[in-house]
Order: sequence, then structure tokens, then C-alpha cells
Amino acid sequence: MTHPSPAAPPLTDEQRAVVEQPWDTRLLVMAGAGSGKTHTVVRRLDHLVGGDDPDEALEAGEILVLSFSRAAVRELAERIARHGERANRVRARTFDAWALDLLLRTYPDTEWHAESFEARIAAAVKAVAAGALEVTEEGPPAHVVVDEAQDLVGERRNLVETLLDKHQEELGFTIVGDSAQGIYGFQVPPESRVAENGWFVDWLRGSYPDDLVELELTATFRSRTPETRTALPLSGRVQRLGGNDAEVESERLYRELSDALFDQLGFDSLDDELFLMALRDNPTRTAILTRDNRQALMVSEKLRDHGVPHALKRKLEDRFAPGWIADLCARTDASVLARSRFVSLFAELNPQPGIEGDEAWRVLLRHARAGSGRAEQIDLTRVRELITAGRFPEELAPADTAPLTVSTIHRSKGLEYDRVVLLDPPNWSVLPNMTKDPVDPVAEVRGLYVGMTRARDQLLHVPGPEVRQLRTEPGSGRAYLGGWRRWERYGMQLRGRDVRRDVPPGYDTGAEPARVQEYLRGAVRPGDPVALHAPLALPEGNGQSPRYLIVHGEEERIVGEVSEGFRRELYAVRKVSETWEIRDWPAWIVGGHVDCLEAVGGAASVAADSGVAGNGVWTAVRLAGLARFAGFGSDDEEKA
Ligand SMILES: Nc1ncnc2c1ncn2[C@@H]1O[C@H](COP(=O)(O)OP(=O)(O)OP(=O)(O)O)[C@@H](O)[C@H]1O
Repeated sequence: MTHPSPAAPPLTDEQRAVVEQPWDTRLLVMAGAGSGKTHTVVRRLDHLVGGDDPDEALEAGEILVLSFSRAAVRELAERIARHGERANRVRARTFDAWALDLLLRTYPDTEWHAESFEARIAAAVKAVAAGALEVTEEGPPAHVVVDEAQDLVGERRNLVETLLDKHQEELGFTIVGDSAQGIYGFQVPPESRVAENGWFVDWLRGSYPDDLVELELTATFRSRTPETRTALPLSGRVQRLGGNDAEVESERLYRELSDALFDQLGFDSLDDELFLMALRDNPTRTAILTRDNRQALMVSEKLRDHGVPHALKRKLEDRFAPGWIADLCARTDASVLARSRFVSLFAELNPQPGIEGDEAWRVLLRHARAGSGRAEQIDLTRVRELITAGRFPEELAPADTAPLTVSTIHRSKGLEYDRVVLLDPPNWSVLPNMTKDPVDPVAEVRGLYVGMTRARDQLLHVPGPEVRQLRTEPGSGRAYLGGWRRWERYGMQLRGRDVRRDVPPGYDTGAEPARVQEYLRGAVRPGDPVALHAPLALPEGNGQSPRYLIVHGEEERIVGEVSEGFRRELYAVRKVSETWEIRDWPAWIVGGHVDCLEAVGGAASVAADSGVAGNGVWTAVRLAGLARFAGFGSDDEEKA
């Protein structure tokens, strides 16, 4: 019998049956949206690490929990902290982080960081097949847990299949998912999507014909009102989509889902005062969900114009260390920290990160323990190495705390909000005009279904913004604002990595880096507007824009400068064609905002030379939003 913590909702009989299976069970649970799959997984982890029979209990390190995005890992970690009792030593990892770790340990001489995510996963498949897990310190896992299994496609699917196959004699698993929510985005090319449909679940059933245990969860818990339950009666049909009649049935379902959404309360436009009032100063956790990134950028810009604070949800694979760890490193000269010192430094942080000091200590100790002995100390040099290598623990990723989030539906998978505003789904007949890829009818239906099932209390809708002028620069995938004429360029998307990271912000800009650090930590907050300013409108090098400084606040304080990558991509956006001559550069790029602060790891010597404390870890801003070019020398472009 597992004992729920006081705050955890009680388990239903069906959920308990999942939770209490022995560790070596091969378990598959495919169930609808909001049926408590993630909740049940958390409680199952508790059971696995500490069921009634100690002989049956697994060590936390024997359980491998794989997830798709850092957001999902974070969500799982939060739920484990909230509703798990003994499971808080179990770590959830993204497929990418797990694959990278395995490769670094198996083939330490290869420069794996330089490889793409996909290439690393493919290499990890080969490593697992060759028995790499048998020679690791902890050996192969005893139990593998995968949430959101419907999204397991392509190389990631291959990775899990290989892992289960290779270690089938000694391994149990818990795989949960909902086939109605399979939207793979760019994980597989369009031509492979039909084949991927249901592949993994079919593979499980085919591979374990005699001992796969399949259990159901039939109740739903997320939707607490009739309006948020509108999509649920169609769950079964959405789950079964995919046969010969997929196209016809998709169109039918898409219309039925759209009609059900249009029956809900809606607003006239994104500029509707009622709509804006409903969002302003409202603590209800709300998400505005869009079909694609371009819509998300435009909605965010509109809200900004109307002074509605919000966060723009990051890409699922964005990986970086939260700003607070740089702040913490800067508060001490020591290179190792014992628990009491760590916890007291943590308590000094302002603002407080959205996690407990004890939790941060536990996670960091696991990743950056000083020495090899039993001493419980964190080595800050190791912390810096983790940050520099892009391996800072995912469980400590910055939390989404904004009451209002603008997100693509794709990025909202597995998450829930009290209130969801969906952009009006386009008519079925205009879908082909919305993307350059062929329309994937099944994905369209599932996307709409996922969006409609994220709400607890309220489901609303509003017409989407005009996005035709927002194009994508093919080389970088960056969105830019064009016009009716081919050469027009009015602005572009800012991204997290657009900030120079090899030196502390302010270095070589006339600002004092140490003061910039103080200012960043004391005065710069997520959502604040920032502008980019080119003091000299001269390109920095071949194929690059001029240097832009990032300025913040009314006093236009310098808080960093753009990266070389940004300068190249800005050049690519403005270089309309091979023969196009860029006559001048905007002195200002305005309308972007601070996504959040991050910790960057660099050379301790450069930091020390610039008077920046923190032993080579410093704070930098991450940028987001759609920014517009302004302040041109030439009249034509100024007018434009
Ligand atoms: N037995 C239960 N009693 C009350 N609430 C529950 C129960 N099980 C789950 N919940 C709550 O229902 C909500 C949805 O649960 P959860 O996110 O685990 O569903 P899910 O099946 O993973 O959803 P999705 O597939 O849409 O991501 C959560 O707020 C969770 O706390």
C-alpha cells in the first residue's frame, strides 16, 4: 500500500492498480487527456523506490525516467517534490541529456557537444546496442519510465526500443501516453509521420505478446467545468485516427472540435478591451495557445503594445542554467560549499528562485560533489563546468511562474492551466495556406485536441493575429517581419542565445562589467523591455551586421551585447539576395524583451580581469520577442 502525502489527490482504484505493479512488470497505460497519467507516474515512482516489501524496492539510481522536454522534466520534478514521498531522489531526464551523458561516459574523447541532438541520439542508439550500459558504473537501469509515449518517434523511439530489447531479461518498464496527443513537430520529416503513427505501441504489443500488462485510466480530473470538458467526448475517435479513412475522419473531427470551441465564450479580437481586462492583473494561471511560433510572437507583441505582462514560452529544447546560480557563486570566494553555507547563501538570493534551498542543494550535490569521498560539499568549479558544458541539471531549470503565458500548443503538451484562450482554429479549407509543408490532417486534429484539453476551469477563444508578413529566414529558422515587396524587412525575432557569452556583459563596451552584474541582478527582470543599439553603423566583419549593445531601462544602461551568431543572422535577414546591397543598418532594434536571466560559465581569468566575482560564472540576459528596426540613415527605409 502506498501512502499519499497530505497534499496529493487520492488515487483511484485504476490508478492504484498502475502504481502497485511489481517493479519487473512490463506496463503500458494509454489513457485520455487529464486522466492523471503523470500524477500516477509520480506515485508509481514512490512505490518503486519504497513499496511495502524492502526486497522489492529499487534504488532511485536504478530507475531511468525519460521525458521529451526540459519543461516536462521540470513538471515531473515539481510534481515529485509536491506529491512524491520517497521518489525525490529519482531523476527525470530528457532523452537528449541522457544520450549525451551516456556518450560522454562511453566515448569521452569525442566532441559530442558539437554534434546535433539527432546525431547524438543516433550515436546513443548504437552505444546501447553495443552494450555501453553494461560497463557504466551503475549498470543498466532496472526500470524505465516514459511519459507522453505517443511522441516517441524516429530516433528517440529507436533508442527506447533498443534499450528495452538489449536488456529485456532484467528490465521492467512503465510506459504511459495518449495516442490522441501525438504531435511530433519536427522530430520526424513529414513523409515519415504516417508510418510513425502508433508504431511504438504496436512494437511493444508485438515484442511482449505474453507479458505486456495493459491497464486503463478511464476517469478524467483536469477539466473541472462542463466547458473545459467539451473535447473529451471526442477522445476515443481522436485516439483511433490513422486508418484508411484518416483524412475524411480528420476533417470531420476538426470541424466538430472547432464547433465545440466556438460554442464557448469568445472575444472579438486581441485588441478587445474586455479581453485585455480579463488578462491584466489577473492572477489566474492562464495560457494563450497558438498554432505556431509566428502567431505566438505576434500575440506577444500585441500584448506588449497593450501593456499586458506575460511570458513567451521558450522552445522545448532550450537548455541553460538559471540566473540565481551565478548570483550564488558571486556571493562567495570559496570553491567548495558545505550544506549550511549553501543554504544560507541561497536564502540571501533576491528574488528567491522558485525552488527550495534544500532541493537545490540535493540536486547540485548529486552533480557536483566535491572530491570522491563521503564529504557532503559542493564543488563550485564543477558547477561552472556543468554550466559551460550545457549540462546544468534540468530539474533546476527556471520555473514558469508568470500568471499569463503565450505558448504554441506544441510547447504546452503535458501542462495544464486554470484558463486557456485558444486562437480560433482556421477553416479546414485554408490550412494548406498556413504552412509550406503539406497539411498533416491527423496532426491538425491532435493539435486542436491538445490545446482544448489543457484547461481546468475555463476555455475561451479569440481570433488570431495576421501573420502573413512574418517569414522565416531559411538558414537560421529565425522569424523576420517582411512586407508586400520582396525586399522589405522591418524587424526580427530575438532569441535566447543572441547574447554574447564569451566575456562578461559590459566587457569592452565602456561599461564596467562588475557594475553590470550588480545592475542585472538588482534591476533587470523577466519581461522588461530591451533595445539593441549600434553605436557605430559599421559591419563588424564579412557577412555580419554591426555590433549592437543591449540596453535596458530609461537610462539605457548597457546589459550586454549581441553574439556573433546574431550579427550573422541579422545580416542574412537583411541580405535580400546575393546581389542585394545593404546600404545602411538600423541604429536601433526595439520591442524585444528580457526572457530571463541566465548563468553563463566562462574563463575565470577573463572574469577576474574584469573584476567580476563568481569564479568564472556570471549573469547574462536572455532575449525574446519580436523586435523592429528603427533609426535608419536612408529615407526610404526610415519611412518603411
Ligand atoms: N485521483 C485523482 N484525484 C484528483 N485529482 C487528480 C487525480 N489524478 C490526477 N489528478 C489531477 O488531475 C490533473 C491532470 O492530471 P495529469 O496531468 O497527471 O493528467 P495526464 O493524464 O498526464 O494529462 P495529459 O495527458 O493531458 O498531459 C492534475 O491536476 C492532477 O493533479
